[in-house]
Order: sequence, then structure tokens, then C-alpha cells
Amino acid sequence: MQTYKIAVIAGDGIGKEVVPAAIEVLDEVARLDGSFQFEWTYFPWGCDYYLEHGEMMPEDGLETLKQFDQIFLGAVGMPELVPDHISLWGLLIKIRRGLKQSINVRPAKLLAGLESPLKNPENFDITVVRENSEGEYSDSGGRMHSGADEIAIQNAVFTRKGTERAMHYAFELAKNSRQHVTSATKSNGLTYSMPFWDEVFNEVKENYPDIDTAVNHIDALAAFFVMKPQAFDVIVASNLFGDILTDLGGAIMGSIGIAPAANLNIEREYPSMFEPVHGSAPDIAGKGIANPIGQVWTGKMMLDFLGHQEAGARILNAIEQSLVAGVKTGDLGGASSLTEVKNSILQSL
Ligand SMILES: NC(=O)C1=CN([C@@H]2O[C@H](COP(=O)(O)OP(=O)(O)OC[C@H]3O[C@@H](n4cnc5c(N)ncnc54)[C@H](O)[C@@H]3O)[C@@H](O)[C@H]2O)C=CC1
Ligand SMILES: CC(=O)C(=O)O
Ligand SMILES: [K+]
Ligand SMILES: [Mn+2]
Repeated sequence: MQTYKIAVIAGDGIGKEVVPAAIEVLDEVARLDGSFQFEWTYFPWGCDYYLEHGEMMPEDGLETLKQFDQIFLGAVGMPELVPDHISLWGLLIKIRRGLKQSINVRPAKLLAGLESPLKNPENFDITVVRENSEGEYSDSGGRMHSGADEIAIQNAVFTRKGTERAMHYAFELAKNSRQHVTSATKSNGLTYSMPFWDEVFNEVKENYPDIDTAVNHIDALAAFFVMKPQAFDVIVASNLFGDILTDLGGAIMGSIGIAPAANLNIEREYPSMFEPVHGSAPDIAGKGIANPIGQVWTGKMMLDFLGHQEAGARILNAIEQSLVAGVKTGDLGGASSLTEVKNSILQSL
């Protein structure tokens, strides 16, 4: 029996609700499979921890996490009590960077039993590969002066290594998908980073003569997500563009509450971190009405990464079966609670 040691950081807000639900589903799928099990270790890190200790996680937090096979995280953020740039950079982004989780994979596909807010959508199945270690989210810049003279400078950092890595990963994914990669650019507005991004894309694609490519500016791409999402297979995007595009990906599926994500250390040197696209949703936290599907589907991505694709497929099937049965939380137009959705997925399993 294979045992996977998983570090659990439920985090803040609805993270505390959706993570335990997803763990129940993952334990059940492991029991049904019989060849593996999970050993969950819980860490109370997040904004509550910050308010008590003055830091989002202990100083040796990253070293602690390195001892685990993978990390399962909910969401971080309590914006009324802790500024977002402190909470996210003190935990979520610190882990992504510190454990070199340089690729963020975020699928968006039309699920059975779900009504997309798009009118008559064609079947779409997109995977966004988001560069996850640099780009627009870089701790480089500064603030100066005050009042009318106040200045804020935020630099974007694009390295050849990081850019090539994300693009190669996207092309490799496309090999096992529908052989198409779209690059999200904005080289008509950003005059250094995105022309560089375009050049690297043109170089990298030469290594993949069997893969078709397209290049779209991010503004047009956002519109195409609404008008013709079926046109896309794999999309490679910078950190900011990928972040925005994948909330939209969640929205066209039916809700940001179902969108899954995986922060991958593709070298498998350190643990990867599995956490859904959505945040801590303070507006609905503590009410038992959050949609657990994003977190559950994220668990499927963890199973896939661990090599249990069959068990992973079981989870997505159970999610779809439960949706077809009409068991939906409010964000999907239903009236079911988180617990009802979780129980329905368990039953479908
Ligand atoms: N990866 C992470 O941990 C992320 C953290 N955040 C943080 O989360 C906090 C809230 O950020 P927002 O911009 O409001 O984004 P959010 O994703 O938390 O919420 C946006 C909207 O979607 C709804 N929603 C999100 N997940 C849902 C679910 N599972 N079921 C039903 N409805 C759901 C929320 O109720 C809200 O109306 C902030 O502190 C932010 O910085 C935001 C995005 C990602
Ligand atoms: C922080 C955030 O919104 C994300 O990583 O998706
Ligand atoms: K999250
Ligand atoms: Mn986001």
C-alpha cells in the first residue's frame, strides 16, 4: 500500500470549509482504489495565524513543507484584517516561489450537468499553462514620496529560463491533447516584456513541428473566451494574464467555485501545491454554502500528478454525475449546501 504524506493548509475563509470536504472525497476514492492511502498533516497557517504570531507561517515553514509528498491548500486572504499583499506574499506566493512551483496548470471545460452562462456554448476543453514564478508578480519596485508627488513602480521580470520552461510545458501538454498551443501576448502595449515573450515563443515552437500555434493579444483572448472558447486547446500565459484568464475560464464553465488548479514543481524536486483558482470568498465564508467542487477537482489534479489517473477520472465522473442529478450550490443556481454537494459526490463515487 502506497502512502502519500500530504501537508494540508486550509488557509482562510471558505478554504476551511472546502478543504475538509475534498479530503473526505479523496479518502473515499483511495479506499475504493485500494492501492494507496493519504496521511494528512494539518497546518493552521493563514491570516488567523498571522494575527496571533505576526507571520503567515513559521520561519522554517518551507523546510517543514519540503518533507511532504504534496501540499493541499484551500485559499489565503482576509482582506478586512490583513492586507492582501502581506497575506498572499507571506504564504501562498512564498510557497510557490520557495518550492519552485513554476507552472500553474488550470483547466476549463464544459462539464455535464452544468449550465454555462454562455448561450449555446460549443463543447470546450481548455488548459491554461500559467507561468507561476515571475512575470508581472515580481517583488521588484518601490514607492517614493507622498501626496501629489507620490510614485509607485512595479517591475515585471521575464527570464529566458522561466519563459521557455512555461512554453515547453505547454507544448508537451499539447502533444497529449489536440496539438494546439495559443500564446497570450500583449506586445502592442508592453514594449519590452511581451516582444521578448513573442520571440521566445517563436523559438520554442520550432521544436514542435507537429503542434499548431496561434498568438493572441490578451484582450482579444479574453473576448474569445466568451465568443468561441471551443477554439482553444492549450494556452500559455504570463503570471498576470494567466491569473485573469483562468477566473474567466471558471466563469464560462459556470462558476469560479468549480475551477481547479495545480502549482507544479515539474522537476519533482520539491512538493507541488494543489489549490483551486478561487480565493477565500469572505462574502460567503462560514455559511456552509461554498461550492466544494473546485477543491475536489483540484484533488483530482493531485491524483493525476501522483500517477493515479484512473482514480482521478473517477472523481471528475462523480462530480459530473452529481451535477447531472442537480445537486448544486448557489453559485451554480442551486440551493444545496456544501455538505449536500459533498455527500452527493461521495454517493456518486
Ligand atoms: N489562491 C488564493 O488563495 C487566492 C486568494 N485570493 C484572496 O481571497 C480573498 C477574496 O478575493 P476575491 O477577489 O473576492 O476572490 P474570490 O475567488 O475569493 O471570490 C470571488 C467571488 O466568487 C465567489 N466564490 C469564490 N469561490 C467560491 C466557491 N467555492 N463557491 C461559491 N462561490 C465562490 C465569491 O463568493 C465571490 O463572490 C482576497 O483576500 C484575495 O486576495 C484571491 C484569489 C486567489
Ligand atoms: C492570487 C491569485 O489570484 C491567484 O494566484 O490566482
Ligand atoms: K485558492
Ligand atoms: Mn487568481
